[in-house]
Amino acid sequence: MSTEPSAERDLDGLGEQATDGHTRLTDISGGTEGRSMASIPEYYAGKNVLITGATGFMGKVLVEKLLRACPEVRALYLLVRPKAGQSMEQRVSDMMTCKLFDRVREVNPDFHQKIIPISSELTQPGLAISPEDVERLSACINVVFHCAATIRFDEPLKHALQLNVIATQQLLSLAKQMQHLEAFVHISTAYANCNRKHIDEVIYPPPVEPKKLIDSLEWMDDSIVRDITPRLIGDRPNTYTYTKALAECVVQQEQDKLNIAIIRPSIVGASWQEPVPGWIDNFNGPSGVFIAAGKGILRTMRANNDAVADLVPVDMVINLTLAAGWYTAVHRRKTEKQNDERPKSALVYNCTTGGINPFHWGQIEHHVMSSFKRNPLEQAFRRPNANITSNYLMNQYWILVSHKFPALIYDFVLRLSGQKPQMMRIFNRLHKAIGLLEYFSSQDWEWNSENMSMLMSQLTPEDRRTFNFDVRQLNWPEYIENYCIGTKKYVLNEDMSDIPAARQHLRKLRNIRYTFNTLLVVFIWRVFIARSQMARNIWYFVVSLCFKFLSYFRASSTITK
Ligand SMILES: CCCCCCCCCCCCCCCC(=O)SCCNC(=O)CCNC(=O)[C@H](O)C(C)(C)COP(=O)(O)OP(=O)(O)OC[C@H]1O[C@@H](n2cnc3c(N)ncnc32)[C@H](O)[C@@H]1OP(=O)(O)O
Ligand SMILES: NC(=O)C1=CN([C@@H]2O[C@H](COP(=O)(O)OP(=O)(O)OC[C@H]3O[C@@H](n4cnc5c(N)ncnc54)[C@H](OP(=O)(O)O)[C@@H]3O)[C@@H](O)[C@H]2O)C=CC1
Repeated sequence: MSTEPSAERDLDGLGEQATDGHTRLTDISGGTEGRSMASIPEYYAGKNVLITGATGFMGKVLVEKLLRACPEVRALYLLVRPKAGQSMEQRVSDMMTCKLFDRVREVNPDFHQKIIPISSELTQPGLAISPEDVERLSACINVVFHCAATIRFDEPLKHALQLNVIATQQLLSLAKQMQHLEAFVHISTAYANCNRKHIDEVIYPPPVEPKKLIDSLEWMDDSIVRDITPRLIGDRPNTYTYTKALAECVVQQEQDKLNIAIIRPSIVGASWQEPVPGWIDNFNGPSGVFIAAGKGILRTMRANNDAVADLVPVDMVINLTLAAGWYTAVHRRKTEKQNDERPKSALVYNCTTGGINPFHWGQIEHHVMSSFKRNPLEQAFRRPNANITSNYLMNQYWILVSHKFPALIYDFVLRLSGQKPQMMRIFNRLHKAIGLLEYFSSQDWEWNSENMSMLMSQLTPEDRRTFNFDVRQLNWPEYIENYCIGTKKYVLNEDMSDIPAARQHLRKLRNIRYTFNTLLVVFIWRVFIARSQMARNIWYFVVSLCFKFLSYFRASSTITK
């Protein structure tokens, strides 16, 4: 298996083998090729597209953009499972009524006719797709986008393997039966190789041969698997990144039979522009942290102020994904016409921002805080004031003072008023969540993203506008502001017209804090200082020192005027 950077990855003869062994999607035919190919909407016109994970965060944005920007697409087949007592048809129809689809509904009110749900549970043999559906898909699908995965960091290894690796393998088998398949696009993560500091657009050797692991875990019971998981995942932080690396390997094993692109986004955040700025629908990754900070619950977190926060907006990731699907398919057709017999290879796109338009966690903290002060969330627990620190002890100190102590007081008040205590429980869950994220916010990585830049150079000017993934255009402060507003509007379903009331609530919290601090000082005075002569002397000494310092400061500032 050729997995090292030096592996022959010659882009069917059209790419360039770089001196570092890294294949780049070079400016084929002097950069004019893009203009001779069909545009992206032209390519998708009349195509049948299969999408997994369409009910997820990225899948929904993909479905929406495809319907809106490529209105001539023939049909979207969505592999969906029934869930929480809802049939898959019900889930898909609920999904289409959500706000995300407002724009496409305006331009094409009948867009739902293009959506065909297919019942599928990806963890089951044969993906639990009926034989009739297998036949139907094999006969008509032209492009596959594989987005489904478990993205939980604490997923038991067996389940993560089942969904992220075995299901991918099964989907590839299905893809091989598809008679008209032109492109298979697999969504991976930029952190699949987070055990490396510099990550090229190549598939690295897997930590273990996937088949061997699948065979060995099959007979082990869950408790044994749990015990050996830390040894297996080694220098990766969780089962998610580990299984995503294995998934890349199983995808690579089919690269000579299928036309494959692998997209590796870093931390996918709210939308930049489309369909609306700031669209987000979940608590994953930074969104949950932003909300917890905006609600005044999160006051401290371990993160490196100077580390690059490699966030990438979801609409940019989806634009790149659609462009990669187009390029993979059109490019293959050309090489087939040329009767090129050389082996194909999967093309990897690191979809990241840090190398091109870096922004740091310290800056994120600043902009998130100021945004939530301008546009506060409703019913905040305390005034938003979160600080990040890379110092472990400092963080522990603030957890005690700013998280646990207020939670205890709050729960005590709830108990007194006959209600169930809840704050400590919320903090315990928050600590678990941020504990799992700290690995990603405490260090930075360097991703090579040349394939992304070069893909952009292949687009027509019109496609470059419609499928914009030029991360240089991101204005971070504006993006973060929209992101925070998006969490308020779309995740918490809060109304923007309630902002004055939310501000009033923050003022009330500030007054409570002032009152509490005053009472605390009086209490300390009465209990500790007023009772001892020595404590009183120290107190007067400190107060007079402060007074002298203030007088000196005032005098010196008058002189300098
Ligand atoms: C101002 C400061 C700036 C600095 C800011 C630094 C940000 C630094 C981000 C790095 C980000 C790296 C991202 C890697 C990039 C990929 O590769 S993408 C894959 C990303 N995957 C994830 O983010 C999944 C992480 N989440 C999980 O694994 C699970 O949700 C957890 C955290 C283990 C919790 O599991 P659980 O206890 O079973 O519960 P679950 O039902 O999932 O959620 C429980 C509660 O926690 C909340 N929650 C879930 N996730 C979070 C979260 N991230 N935060 C807070 N609450 C959360 C839920 O809303 C829920 O609350 P309720 O609705 O019950 O009130
Ligand atoms: N979000 C991020 O920050 C990043 C995500 N990625 C990758 O992007 C892809 C999409 O992520 P995202 O949209 O955020 O994830 P979500 O968790 O939002 O969506 C996951 C999707 O997978 C589906 N799915 C999960 N289990 C099954 C199953 N057993 N059978 C059928 N479908 C299933 C879910 O369906 P259901 O609704 O039924 O649960 C859902 O549609 C993933 O491959 C992820 O690794 C990469 C980098 C960052």
